[in-house]
Amino acid sequence: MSRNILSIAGTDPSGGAGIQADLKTFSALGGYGMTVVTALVAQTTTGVSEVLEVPPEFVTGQLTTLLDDVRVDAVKIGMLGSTGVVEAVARAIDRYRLPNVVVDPVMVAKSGDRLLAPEAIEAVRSELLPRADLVTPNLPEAAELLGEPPATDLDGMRAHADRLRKLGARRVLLKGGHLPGPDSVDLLVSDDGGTTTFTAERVPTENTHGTGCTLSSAIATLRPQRPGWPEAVRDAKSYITEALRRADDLDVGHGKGPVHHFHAWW
Ligand SMILES: Nc1ncnc2c1ncn2[C@@H]1O[C@H](COP(=O)(O)OP(=O)(O)O)[C@@H](O)[C@H]1O
Ligand SMILES: Cc1ncc(COP(=O)(O)O)c(N)n1
Repeated sequence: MSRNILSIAGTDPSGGAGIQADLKTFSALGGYGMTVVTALVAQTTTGVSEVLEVPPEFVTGQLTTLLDDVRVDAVKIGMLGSTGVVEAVARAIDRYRLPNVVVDPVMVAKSGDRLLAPEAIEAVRSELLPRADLVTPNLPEAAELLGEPPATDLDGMRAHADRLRKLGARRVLLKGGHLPGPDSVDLLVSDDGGTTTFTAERVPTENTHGTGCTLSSAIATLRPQRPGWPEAVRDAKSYITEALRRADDLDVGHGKGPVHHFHAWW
């Protein structure tokens, strides 16, 4: 039986981030990929030039058309753009009782361009976090959601992850990719409050476009294929690390290039 994985996110014509990265990840890890588009983004490795938001009613239209027909085994939620789209997605999670909901609270692209309206942060906090089985912020996103400065070490990361759980997320994976150091360390706080760290060597590459999209999509794809969330996160972390190691084999654009998706060995 297929593992049907849904991405609800924005686009990236250069194929490195957003819906395009999500689909590549789903396929690489044995999922059957499906998409609901929230925004058309004119972007590439050097930045974002334009965004065309999909009206919330049409996001709902895509979701109901799809979900009235197809069983979904896990969902990855990425760029949502506006409050109205956040609310439309929250309603669909409830109406269809969507399982294994992974929320990547995308706010800015690697180029610094905003992908979520500042006034929509409150809706992500109040409407989406309580519906997330796992939320995967990077350090600046966690800080924005909490209204605090970004964590600067592992103790600070633990405090932020705990506070995000108090806002309603069942589990939090706080990504430490933005901290300096020889390793790239992510911290998972599980639904029982237990913590697990996932450590990988820091890959010396500038080609990090789409790392967050890839990691959250890999977790969503692997969760139905693994006994629990920690196992899914562990193998997703291996996948993103290897995709980063292979990134310099690609020759895509003049800015921060994409990671290199590959058919995984599992
Ligand atoms: N240079 C790197 N080497 C190894 N892992 C990295 C590197 N940069 C990011 N990662 C990992 O990629 C994933 C995405 O992290 P991050 O870059 O923090 O998120 P985002 O793309 O949302 O900003 C995390 O697992 C992080 O630890
Ligand atoms: C449509 C879209 N969604 C998300 C990101 C962030 O990508 P990342 O943080 O993984 O580099 C992006 N650049 N574009």
